[in-house]
Amino acid sequence: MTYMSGPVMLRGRMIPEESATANLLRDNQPTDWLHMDPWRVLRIQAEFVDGFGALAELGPAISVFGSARTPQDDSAYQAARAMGRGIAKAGYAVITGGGPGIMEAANRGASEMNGKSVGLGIELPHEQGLNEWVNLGMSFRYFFVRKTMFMKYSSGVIVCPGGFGTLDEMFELLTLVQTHKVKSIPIVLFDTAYWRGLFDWVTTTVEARRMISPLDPHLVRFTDDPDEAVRIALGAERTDDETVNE
Ligand SMILES: C/C(=C\CNc1ncnc2c1ncn2[C@@H]1O[C@H](COP(=O)(O)O)[C@@H](O)[C@H]1O)CO
Repeated sequence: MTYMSGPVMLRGRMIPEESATANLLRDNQPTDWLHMDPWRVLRIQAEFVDGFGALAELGPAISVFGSARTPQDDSAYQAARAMGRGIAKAGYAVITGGGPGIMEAANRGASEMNGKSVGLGIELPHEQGLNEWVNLGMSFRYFFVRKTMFMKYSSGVIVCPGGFGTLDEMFELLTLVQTHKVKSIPIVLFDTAYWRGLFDWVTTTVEARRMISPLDPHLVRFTDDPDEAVRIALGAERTDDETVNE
């Protein structure tokens, strides 16, 4: 008898007792592979495939980063909502982390203008799910896959006040641009008083100690005006005012 296993031919004692199909369908097998890296790689791959599939036809988009903790009566919430409206009015999708606070505000503004309101959520313990203003959402298991989606599909980014999550997203973007891994896109820091101290430190202490190459002065723009933030993020405005090296 001849047994073909793909291109491999087997005869006699080399013929396996169980076929590949029988092996596949056999139950009560060990399940430790579920927690091993090769299986994780497939899950990661599937998350990339789902993300690219969901967003490939989104069209132009601006990401808004910012705190998950900003309450609705905070002026920053109202500003992010206005920015969401402005971005949608310009025909761009708004992409956020899909959570509460600034994310909700930006999604809310976009949704109120009947625009595309994208939420790229992250699976977290005690997570509340995507906010109610998202009309295209996906939840990610892996932060790095999710961050790839923000970077791949945004033609501009507005960073509102926030904590470690926001700082992580902003510095990831700055690192990619500064190392020329992605082309420079408008990066707007909304709320001058909140961000100025950090960037003063970057452009004095960090640069003076030669921990980074001098920051491209065009890399980030500061503003306190939501409309201006939108205009800059859309690439509609580019002046040398308010740059980090001032
Ligand atoms: C903390 C709470 C909910 C967290 N839910 C989140 N859902 C989606 N995205 C999130 C969430 N928390 C953080 N992010 C991402 O980081 C940025 C905000 O982080 P920060 O530390 O609050 O600045 C934001 O841009 C998201 O992409 C319940 O209140």
